[in-house]
Amino acid sequence: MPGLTESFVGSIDQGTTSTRFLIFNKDGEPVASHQVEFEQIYPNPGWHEHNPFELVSSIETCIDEAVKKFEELGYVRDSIKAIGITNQRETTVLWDSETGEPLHNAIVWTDTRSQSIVTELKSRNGAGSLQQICGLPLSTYPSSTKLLWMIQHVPKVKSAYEKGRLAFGTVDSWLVYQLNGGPAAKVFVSDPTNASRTMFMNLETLEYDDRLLDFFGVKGKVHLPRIVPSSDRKAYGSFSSGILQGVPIMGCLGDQSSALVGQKGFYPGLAKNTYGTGCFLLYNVGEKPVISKHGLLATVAFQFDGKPVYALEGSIAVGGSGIRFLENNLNFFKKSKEVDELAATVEDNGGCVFVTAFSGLFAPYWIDDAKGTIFGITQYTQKGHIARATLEATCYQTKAILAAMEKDSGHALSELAVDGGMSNSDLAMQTQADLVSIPVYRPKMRETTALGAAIAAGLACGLWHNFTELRDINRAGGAVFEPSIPPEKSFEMFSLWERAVHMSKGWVKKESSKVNGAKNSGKSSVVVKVKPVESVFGKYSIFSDLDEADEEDLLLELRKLEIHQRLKRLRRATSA
Ligand SMILES: Nc1ncnc2c1ncn2[C@@H]1O[C@H](COP(=O)(O)OP(=O)(O)O)[C@@H](O)[C@H]1O
Ligand SMILES: O=P(O)(O)OC[C@H](O)CO
Repeated sequence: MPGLTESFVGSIDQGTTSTRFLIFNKDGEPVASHQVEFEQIYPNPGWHEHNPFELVSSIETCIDEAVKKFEELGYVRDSIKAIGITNQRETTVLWDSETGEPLHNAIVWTDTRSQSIVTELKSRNGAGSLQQICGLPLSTYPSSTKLLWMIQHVPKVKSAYEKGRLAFGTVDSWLVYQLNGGPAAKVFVSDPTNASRTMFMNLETLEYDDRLLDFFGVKGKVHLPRIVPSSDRKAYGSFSSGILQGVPIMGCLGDQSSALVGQKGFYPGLAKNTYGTGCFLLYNVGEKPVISKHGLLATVAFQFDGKPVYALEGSIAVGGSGIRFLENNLNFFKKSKEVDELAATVEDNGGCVFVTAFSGLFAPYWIDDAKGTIFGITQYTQKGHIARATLEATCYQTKAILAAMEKDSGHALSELAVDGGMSNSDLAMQTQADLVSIPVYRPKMRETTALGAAIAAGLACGLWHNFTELRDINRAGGAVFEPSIPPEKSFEMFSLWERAVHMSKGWVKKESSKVNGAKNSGKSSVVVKVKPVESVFGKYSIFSDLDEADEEDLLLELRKLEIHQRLKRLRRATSA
């Protein structure tokens, strides 16, 4: 019979594809858990949404089921002292500040619909200095451009914005607001690790910065959550209903920061790489943010006792979602874990390189006009080669990120700690070790993201008191993958990858549209000045202010017209 005096903390892990709830004991072991997947909504190519209420109901289901299992083991509900929340970052939820009604589906971090807004913003004065303040470059990835897209395109959002009733939140804010009872309690907060993904927060002060809000045109016009520490006894309120009614929420961390905490990356020089839907390498840089010169992001790792700790981050948009693509879209296998078996049917990638740029390429490349491309396909290519190339894609990007991190920090990692769904693939982890030429360490208990939020809550409620006490948690029984190919071979493979990245550029035609324009109408705003001129081709309009892709289109049209004119002249000459 379990001891009745034992205390526990619960952890909600609201990820991109699934939600989990785990109950941890003081040794950091999960004693009960439950996980559910929820609907992924893809309304158009490049768009990705979640239903905000389904995110909340998935949590309620997980809590009910996990607590049931916990009680069946003989534990009592009251021994769960506090809850931590960790969540997919950047995903943006908008709701009515008075009623709590969501005004649109959540736009997920992978969504690229704000591309034309990004293009326009990049040409504005001040665009170049944003990263220095908030740590992120302008792209479709952070929340800011998703917010602008909804203000421009969703009438309900526009109306709430005009009436001063538009509440903006990342997933943590939405969940905390809802779990506290919504408009009745109005607990409207976010932690710095989540707020640092919006482009609205100043990395040094951990407050919203007027220069950033002004740049995006939202200063004073949108309700933003109050930024509070990641570990706090009061700020996050408590459950207003359900079987955990009254239990306080005391921890909150964006999932990648949470995984760093769960891997106990508390000190400068420690890092982790999480292979979930995407893949994210975070490197602890200590108490001062480091603004990358090599394509990485600066972000907050955690803020527990006043002083924040920062990280350099390498974000890869497609990690496990590449495996899901083989599973769901190409029907290569029924379950992700079968990818190793398929990949093992062949000896190597058979010359295939898969640039999995489904949402463009993130760090360290930041190529937004690439799309997923498989190079090197021949009659020889089998499914196994594509499976290997998919696993390798994330590993190559990790290698590129490590190189960038080394340049930014001046230090090389001696070992890479990993976690996340795709880290279950032995083949992927061996490939990773081979490509980065350092050992890859995979802990036995891989729910490190959930463990991080549990630690944030546990430090606040007194289950743990300091980092030293956490040292031995989840240390025994991990696996180490040692590099098994010579560095020259890894260099050769990587060179081919870099060539493929280069060749994948420019597939997407550039769009341009005014940020304040009514519709995302593709090229409508490209034609700015029209100068009719006489040319060898006849009387045509030349459009200035065109980008490269438009110029190519125009030249093609002009060539066609030239051929047409020549043909006409030829016909006239032969009939004369
Ligand atoms: N054994 C496996 N081999 C390869 N990929 C896997 C394996 N198990 C899970 N995955 C992939 O990991 C991802 C889920 O990981 P998870 O950490 O739960 O992500 P998230 O938190 O983003 O929802 C999925 O994309 C899935 O395809
Ligand atoms: O769902 P994951 O684990 O891929 O994490 C999503 C990230 O937080 C996006 O930045």
